[in-house]
Amino acid sequence: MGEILELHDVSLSFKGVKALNALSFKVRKGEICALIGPNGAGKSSLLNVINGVYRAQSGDVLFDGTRFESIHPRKAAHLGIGRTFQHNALFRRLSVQENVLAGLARHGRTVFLENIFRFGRDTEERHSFEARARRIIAFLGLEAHRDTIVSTLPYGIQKRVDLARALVADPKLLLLDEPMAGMNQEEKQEMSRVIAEVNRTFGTTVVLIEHDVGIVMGLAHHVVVLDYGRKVADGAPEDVRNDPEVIAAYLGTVH
Ligand SMILES: Nc1ncnc2c1ncn2[C@@H]1O[C@H](COP(=O)(O)OP(=O)(O)OP(=O)(O)O)[C@@H](O)[C@H]1O
Repeated sequence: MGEILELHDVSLSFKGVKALNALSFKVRKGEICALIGPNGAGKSSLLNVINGVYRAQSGDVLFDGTRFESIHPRKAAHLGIGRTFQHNALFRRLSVQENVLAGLARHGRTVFLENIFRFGRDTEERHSFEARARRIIAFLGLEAHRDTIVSTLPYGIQKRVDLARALVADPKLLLLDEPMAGMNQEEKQEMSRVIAEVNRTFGTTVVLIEHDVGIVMGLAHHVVVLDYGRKVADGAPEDVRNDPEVIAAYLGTVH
């Protein structure tokens, strides 16, 4: 299997602060790749470059063999890059089903509100979207919450709804920004199991940011460690765990 994502010498600065410093690495099709590193290391900035929220000042990003310079997040979604955010990007006053349908809004012929409020012009499309939403809701064990308003759900379940919203469009590459942030150990284990199952069942390549090194070591096939926008390690979890530079930069520090 080849690479789905390649970054070559990618740099990004904010008013002199180098968020990413000549960063290069590759993600293979079908793997779970974890990005770890201290606060401010550049992890979120990197996801933002990959899905077009930020534009790198130099370097190349190749997705599925195609180089892109400046890509609009909507185009990235169309090409097959799905994304969740550190702070849920959910519609708090809408139901789980409506939020999951929102994940398809960028992919349809009818507009988002028409899909949500069921007065779409394109009935066939609406039915197919609803069927996809139902499948993903069932897959992620959210059936009991389908019609529940998102803001009333526990945080751990909301994070799973956010995952469903990103997954419903069947992305080739799924970017997860701290999908387990704020969870207790049991919730983290459960989310970790769900991500592994998504990866196994759909073959979705996953790039995720996670601070809990124990969770990362159990879940990821590939770990990239960042510090001050630079890559300090890149390899299999067991190799990265024993790398002296990683221990100094990250694992040895209390986070
Ligand atoms: N929009 C922005 N404007 C200015 N500076 C920014 C912006 N986004 C990120 N930065 C800076 O870029 C650097 C990298 O930040 P980034 O959020 O990517 O790190 P991170 O590894 O995701 O951190 P965290 O673990 O805290 O989320 C930091 O110094 C941050 O202050």
